[in-house]
Amino acid sequence: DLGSDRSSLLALRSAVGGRTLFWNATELSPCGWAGVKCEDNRVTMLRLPGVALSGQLPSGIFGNLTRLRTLSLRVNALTGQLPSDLASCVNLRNLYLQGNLLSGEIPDFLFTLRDLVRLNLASNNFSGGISSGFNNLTRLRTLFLENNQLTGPIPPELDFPKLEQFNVSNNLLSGPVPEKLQSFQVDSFLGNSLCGRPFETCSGNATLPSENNKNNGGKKLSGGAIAGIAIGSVLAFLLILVILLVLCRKKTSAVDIATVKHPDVEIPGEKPEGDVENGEYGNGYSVAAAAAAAMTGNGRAEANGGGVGAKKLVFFGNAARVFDLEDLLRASAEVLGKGTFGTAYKAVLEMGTVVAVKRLKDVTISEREFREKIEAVGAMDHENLVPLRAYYYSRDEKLLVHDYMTMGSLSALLHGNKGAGRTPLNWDIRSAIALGAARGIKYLHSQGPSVSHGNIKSSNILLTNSYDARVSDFGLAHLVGPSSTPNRVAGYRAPEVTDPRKVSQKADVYSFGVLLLELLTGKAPTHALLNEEGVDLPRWVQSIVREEWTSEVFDLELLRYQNVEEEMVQLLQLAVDCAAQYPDKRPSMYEVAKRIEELRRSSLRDNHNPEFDHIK
Ligand SMILES: Nc1ncnc2c1ncn2[C@@H]1O[C@H](COP(=O)(O)OP(=O)(O)OP(=O)(O)O)[C@@H](O)[C@H]1O
Repeated sequence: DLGSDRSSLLALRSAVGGRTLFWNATELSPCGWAGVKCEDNRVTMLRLPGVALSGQLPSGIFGNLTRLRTLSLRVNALTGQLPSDLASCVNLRNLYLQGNLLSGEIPDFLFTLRDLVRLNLASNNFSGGISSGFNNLTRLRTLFLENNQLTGPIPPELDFPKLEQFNVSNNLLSGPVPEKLQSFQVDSFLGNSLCGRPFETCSGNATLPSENNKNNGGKKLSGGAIAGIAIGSVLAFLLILVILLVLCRKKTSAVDIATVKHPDVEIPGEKPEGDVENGEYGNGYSVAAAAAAAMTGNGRAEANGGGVGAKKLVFFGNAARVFDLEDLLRASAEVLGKGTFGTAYKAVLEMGTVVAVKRLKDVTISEREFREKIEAVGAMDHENLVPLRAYYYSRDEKLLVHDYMTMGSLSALLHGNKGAGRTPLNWDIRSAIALGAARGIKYLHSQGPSVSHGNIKSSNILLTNSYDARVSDFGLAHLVGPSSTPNRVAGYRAPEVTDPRKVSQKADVYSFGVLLLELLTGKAPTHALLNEEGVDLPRWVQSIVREEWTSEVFDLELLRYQNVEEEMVQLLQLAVDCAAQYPDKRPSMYEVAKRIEELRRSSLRDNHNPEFDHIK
């Protein structure tokens, strides 16, 4: 019962310690203790990641915690073998023990826990072989055994019908990769002496496991071979990249010339849809060709149905009318990416102007409604919004023309190119981006209680040359049909939003909270590690903050900067407030922008920036 659950937890604490403030064990019921969750008055979840537990897990503890479904003791300093009474936790689904100093063989009793879905024993000192007993765990979706001392062959009969993620890299394994595991990428197996797909084929004796078991010399040789292969593949990859780049350049310039010389480039009439995404109009082709294909189709259609005026770009503002449809059609274009609402292109006009053109798909509303809504979008004017310059509407083609943002999106900046030579985003830039984005959204919300963005995420925060944030894609959620229900928005979407077109300002605030968490943790809301534990970014952060282990959540790049942790914690708190489960608990964007302004002001003041002396 709950009483024995409680005493087990207390016994665990006295056996392996942990940060002393960690559980407020004064409460009678353990269900409110940090890291503990109950259902039906029994402990079902125990999550104690990274809290400096150390020593050996004693037996006599888990025998009582029979309702446990999730046990996470990852990233601690636990030693020795796993206690055998863990076998009593027959309801266990998720077992995370990675990042400890556990040793001995992987115990057989684990294979009696048949409900296990996620098992992570990586980065410990487990030794011995991989047992074919793993086959009993038919529900496993993830199995991580990397960075241990496991030896011998992987049993050829291993087969997990539901396995999605698997890793045994950096062990002392040898022999062939079992057939049923060959579909996993090479990274899952690296740092062993394995052969067969995805590696080279096995030579005769490599299939003899007994010989390989003690074959240390062979291991070293293979290590060298693997290094060789790795270096070789990197070089080959670079070579291919260079060739591709050269080819791409040639291709783009060729298209350039073709379209410039023949502005009325003939487009085969059989392709009235001019679908860039599926046809041969691929990356590097001109947006003109793609759009023109659609428009020649249109032209005909409209000649039948009338409406000559429709073939015009409609501009917003007065000074903006610096190019026309012809110019746009002649521009060379490159695909920037495919989004929920269509494909975005960078188009370089003849006179050097660069614009971003978005071809909308799945526009199901009427022309009148479209024009009305897009006019409202075009009327938005704020320094933290990407301005909509013009649009084009015909039956088959809907184009939006925006200013091109040279530095790309925040998403690319945070998660792209993590390699050397990349300038890390410091706190000042990140908090300035947070503030800029907040002001942009605040402006949108100030246009009326029903005005919301509907699709806030890091790929929609674009940056100017000087890293000023501009919010893009506003208002589009109301233009498209239900078929473009964005899957990858999932990580940002507020829990109460079921129809992506029916969004609210409070839902925007939730998405913005997730965006702040992304800025602070450096983790994309769709991060694999998070998915592995089946939580979303807000819940992951909340669980760690609750456990008073806050600095574990921050992006390592940010921790390098001293003196700003206080502000980081304040922004984290704001992010958690924004991502509150219940819409009413979330602050307004007005309040959000104000709080970011304040915390930025205090950090600038603390760092004695003379520019801000007047604020004191
Ligand atoms: N005005 C712009 N300037 C520079 N790059 C842009 C511009 N608009 C879009 N992009 C880039 O093009 C890519 C595709 O953008 P798009 O808005 O079509 O899709 P998305 O933001 O990934 O998803 P969604 O359609 O759901 O917003 C983005 O990653 C973004 O970096």
